[in-house]
Amino acid sequence: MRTAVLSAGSWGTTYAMVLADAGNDVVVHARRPEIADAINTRHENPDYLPGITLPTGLRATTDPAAALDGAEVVVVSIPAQSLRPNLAAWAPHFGGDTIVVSLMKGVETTTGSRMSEVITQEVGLSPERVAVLSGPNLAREVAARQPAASVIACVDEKVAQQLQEAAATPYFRPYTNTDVVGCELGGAVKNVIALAVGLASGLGLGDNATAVLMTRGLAETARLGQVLGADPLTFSGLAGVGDLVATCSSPLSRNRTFGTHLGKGLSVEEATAQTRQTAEGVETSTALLALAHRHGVEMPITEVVVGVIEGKVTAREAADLLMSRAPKPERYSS
Ligand SMILES: NC(=O)C1=CN([C@@H]2O[C@H](COP(=O)(O)OP(=O)(O)OC[C@H]3O[C@@H](n4cnc5c(N)ncnc54)[C@H](O)[C@@H]3O)[C@@H](O)[C@H]2O)C=CC1
Ligand SMILES: O=C(CO)COP(=O)(O)O
Repeated sequence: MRTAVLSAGSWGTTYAMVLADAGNDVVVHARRPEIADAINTRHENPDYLPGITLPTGLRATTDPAAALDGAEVVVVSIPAQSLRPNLAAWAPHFGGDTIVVSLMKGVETTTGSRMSEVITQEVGLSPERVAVLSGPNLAREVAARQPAASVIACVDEKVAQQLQEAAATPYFRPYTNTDVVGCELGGAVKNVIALAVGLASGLGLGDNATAVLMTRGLAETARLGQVLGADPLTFSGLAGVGDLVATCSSPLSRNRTFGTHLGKGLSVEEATAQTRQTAEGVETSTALLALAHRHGVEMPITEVVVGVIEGKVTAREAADLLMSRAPKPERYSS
């Protein structure tokens, strides 16, 4: 399939590589000419994936219209908060029958919209033409062509199957799902939980604390998901617990690393400078907390993460706040 990938960051370039390896005709949009040039001539993206050899057939351009020209599938992978303004500029170049796939794991802070919602609104597509890819997919490992699996979700199962076929390679195994809400929320909330795990590790806390944060993090993901219409079973799949485990356990995770910096006492600005790449959970935590408040859902881990990011509590105080909450049965809904 003729596919456009917007843009050439870590995950966009990696997924473009997967699609090219799977036999698609792929054009990547890079903002910087030197990145487009490196992809076209040296078959690498030295800024985001140093040392990875990209397929020779993978092409790049700095012109979004050229990338989108004739594209049957458009894959979008930019920071969540920049999606709406970018789509406003790109949408006129989308074809009428285009399928759009979101790789993004964030929620818009100004509206609480999921990425697929922003896409349907800005591109004027029906939800049947919008899919999301989510799962335990640390870009660096996928780029090294290490085995990984993921979930492609679309309310139209046939579209999900089409995209599944187009992305399958010996090292990348996509599953399908029709629960777009659950898959997107799983990806967005696990970034916030990974920040919390990072905070704990920065404080020097151990594996018990990590396990508590991951497990109770999944509980608060499921509580929010339930009120937003997700299938609770999605959270026990790759886009739920799968991604939570990968992100919270891996030093490759930008969100976990960002949290570790904060836990060690760095400011948000200092942690941002050190991380360089996108740590979606930082801004998405605020959006998720607002959604939780709007729907009367308790998300205590998300709440303390927002507190630390906003400088209202220290990492140590956040840990104390979580440990001093009122006793509860393990299973409860708010
Ligand atoms: N890196 C990973 O392992 C994975 C990342 N994701 C998700 O993919 C999305 C993109 O993340 P990455 O590619 O990792 O980030 P990145 O930081 O590596 O790349 C971001 C890309 O977006 C571009 N960009 C930055 N600001 C922009 C703006 N204002 N307008 C247009 N383009 C802009 C950058 O030039 C770069 O090409 C995020 O939502 C992330 O959660 C999902 C799965 C895996
Ligand atoms: O989403 C990811 C793995 O599935 C990547 O996580 P980070 O954005 O924290 O690196």
